[in-house]
Amino acid sequence: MVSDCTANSSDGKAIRSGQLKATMPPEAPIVRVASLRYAYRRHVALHDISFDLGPGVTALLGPNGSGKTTLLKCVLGLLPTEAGTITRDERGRTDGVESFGYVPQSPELPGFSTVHDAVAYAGWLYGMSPGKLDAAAHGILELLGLTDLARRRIRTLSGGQRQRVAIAAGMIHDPPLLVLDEPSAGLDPGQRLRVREAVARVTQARATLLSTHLLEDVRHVADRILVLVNGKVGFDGTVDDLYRVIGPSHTGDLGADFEAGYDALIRTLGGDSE
Ligand SMILES: Nc1ncnc2c1ncn2[C@@H]1O[C@H](COP(=O)(O)OP(=O)(O)OP(=O)(O)O)[C@@H](O)[C@H]1O
Repeated sequence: MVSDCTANSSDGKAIRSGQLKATMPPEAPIVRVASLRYAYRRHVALHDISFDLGPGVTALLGPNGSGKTTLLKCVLGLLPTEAGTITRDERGRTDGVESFGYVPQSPELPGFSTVHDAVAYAGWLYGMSPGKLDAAAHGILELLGLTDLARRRIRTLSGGQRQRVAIAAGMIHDPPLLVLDEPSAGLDPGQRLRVREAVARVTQARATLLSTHLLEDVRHVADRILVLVNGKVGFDGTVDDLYRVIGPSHTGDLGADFEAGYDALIRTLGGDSE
């Protein structure tokens, strides 16, 4: 299925060019969110949110307070759906193993444990059978280029190494849905690059929802961008779609253009760019 790239201004009118096409969502979504609404008592945090997630990286962007964390929690089933539905395709999972992996912004890994054991333990928490943990831990550490760290204690790792271990722990059970909440926050540029490479390496066949404030990460790893503003989806399209929305102001500096385009988009949508 091919869908229109959409951007809605604060008064609900489409603001994007008429011919834009995004390649997402694919035919068989791994997650389908339909007419989702969520309120904290009388404060409505999410209004009528609908989108499909298929394989690839979807970046979730938006100003502070726009509803990103609330949406992640709803998708993971950590908050109840108040109105609307969230359907997760379990992709054949009947063995009690969780169909999602979650890497929180500040993952808590046991400092005394080795990297291998911490990742294997996460697999056990996700419901994997004990007999599979060792091989799965070796496999995911190898995939993420972390084999050399396998015997190191977590407490001896740098922030970037720890974050990559957290990604390994979040997906040792090979979930069809991976949710990453600001995985590069607080890291230096070199560490961010390694984390970005890790994200790019593991996301081919699964739906990855990446909440981030770092436009650099979005530009490099995202297949699709969802922008939340005031609890509503304001933009849904590809990175290229966003460049096309920028239009004639395109200067040729992709990084600067992307930031400028995003800021302009947020202002048009009625939010405060950060
Ligand atoms: N437990 C809560 N009780 C009441 N209101 C809440 C609660 N958690 C969040 N909110 C409100 O819901 C709205 C969405 O918050 P949310 O944390 O989802 O935004 P966010 O986009 O993740 O923000 P940030 O980028 O700052 O992390 C905000 O107005 C926030 O103040």
